[in-house]
Amino acid sequence: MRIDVVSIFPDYLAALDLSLIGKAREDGLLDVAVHDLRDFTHDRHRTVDDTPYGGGAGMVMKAQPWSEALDHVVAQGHAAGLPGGRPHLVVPGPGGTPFTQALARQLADEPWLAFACGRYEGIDERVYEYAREDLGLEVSVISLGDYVLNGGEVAVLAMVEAVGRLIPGVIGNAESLVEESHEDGLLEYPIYTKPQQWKGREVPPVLLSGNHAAIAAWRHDQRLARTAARRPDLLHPSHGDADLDVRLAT
Ligand SMILES: Nc1nc2cc(Br)ccc2s1
Repeated sequence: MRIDVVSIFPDYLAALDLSLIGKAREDGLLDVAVHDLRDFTHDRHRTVDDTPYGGGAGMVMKAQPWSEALDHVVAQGHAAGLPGGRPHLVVPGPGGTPFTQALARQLADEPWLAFACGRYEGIDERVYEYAREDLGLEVSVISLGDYVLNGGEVAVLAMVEAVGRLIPGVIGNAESLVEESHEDGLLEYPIYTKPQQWKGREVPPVLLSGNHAAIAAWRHDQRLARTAARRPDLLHPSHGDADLDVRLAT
């Protein structure tokens, strides 16, 4: 998979050189290119924003630098051997489609993603139109949650990690992707490691029993209890029932 990221703070994305994603890049499983939006300005001050038409607080990111940055991303992608393809443009934003594990799995199946990191009050709306109508890109505004950040960079780091780890070969043991929180609609079960007793606290005996069926059953029960306690909405999509009896997980 190829991933392009456009930002006015490219150093923010340095974390993509580290750990799992960094190794996936070294292994050729991921090709990541980060672009500085200011490289596509043409004035002495490398201006990327201006005041909003119609008034209002804050500043708006100008269309021209974004259009040239997206043109460059598409051209570079083709030069890098993504023939004819076009990236799926993902714009993190508080008003977007909720980012879920299911959406991460969908994005992980795509050959090319481009992330646009907004700042200030956001990006001139005509950039989205240009991307769709002139560049023929699929454009998705995606939200990490109902809160406001100062920019899209933090959201992109989270999305790239969530998507990147699902690419075959990135996680050494694919088995560890199973029974993770949200992978199958339930939260993960409690986990323990040595020592068997720690500060007077014992590991649940069933985990020492060697009885794999009993261990699996206990773990499933724990996942159900945790999900009921912390995320009843995952069990009861119409959740809001105040007297729902919620058992506390361990
Ligand atoms: N939750 C989120 N807040 C923001 C703010 C800006 Br500015 C850009 C992207 C995002 S995603």
